[in-house]
Amino acid sequence: MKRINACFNQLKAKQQAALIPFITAGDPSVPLTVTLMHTLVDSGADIIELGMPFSDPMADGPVIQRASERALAAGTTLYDVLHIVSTFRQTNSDTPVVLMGYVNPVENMGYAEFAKAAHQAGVDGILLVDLPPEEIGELGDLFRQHELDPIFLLSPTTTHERIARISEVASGYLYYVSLKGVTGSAKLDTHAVAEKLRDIRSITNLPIGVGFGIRDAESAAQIAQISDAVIVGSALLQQIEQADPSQLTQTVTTWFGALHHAVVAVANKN
Ligand SMILES: O=P(O)(O)OC[C@@H](O)[C@@H](O)c1c[nH]c2ccccc12
Repeated sequence: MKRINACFNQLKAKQQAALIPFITAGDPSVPLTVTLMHTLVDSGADIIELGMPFSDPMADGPVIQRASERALAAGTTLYDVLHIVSTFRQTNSDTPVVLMGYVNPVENMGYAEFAKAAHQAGVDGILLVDLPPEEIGELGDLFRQHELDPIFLLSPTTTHERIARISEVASGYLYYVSLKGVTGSAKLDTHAVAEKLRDIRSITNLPIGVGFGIRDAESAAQIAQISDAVIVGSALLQQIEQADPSQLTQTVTTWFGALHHAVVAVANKN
């Protein structure tokens, strides 16, 4: 079974939401990204979203933009991103890894080469922010051929008709963007999210992850109660950015561990 499906099946048996950290590959460095991935798994990450740094990340707020800039300044390429995943896979064969990013660098590498190399490295899913499902075309076939789940974004304004169309081409999970705007926003409205998720669930059986605006144990617990996965990006990157380099692992373990604890506590109450 594909890793993402296996992961959601296991968590479903425990009635527990997946906890998904987003980090940017190459920030603060290629080797430290591998270390961070293992640290996150050890502190409770169920799936890892790994950002492919890009110079013009239009969906991203300042925190993720800065992470992308640091990674690019350090010279991180798409080949490095794939190398990070294959290095991670040397000692972790279970935790799903989803690459997140923009079409341009992927197009530069070539779709066929990218799909093949991603699969070989041990990637499980791909989310390309600026690739609408209508335009996936040839890339969709390549993803299927190489067992890569195409993940797509849904937003508060996505219509029923479009949710249905996206569900047909997506696999793994759907990513519900909790609010209009860029990553790292602070205005999370759990009631509005819950209502929209009910709506989405009436259309598809795919697991639904929620991201944008989850920044602490409290908001993680709220979203864990109503979704299949809790996605945390900017708040985590802020911890990484501000950590004393010699304390990086400890800082992430403590901070992310608290979120994990909150998500598990909610599951045990069910
Ligand atoms: O940063 P936040 O508010 O915690 O949201 C997660 C988000 O950062 C991550 O999933 C992500 C990073 N870049 C993206 C681009 C589009 C959609 C989502 C993302």
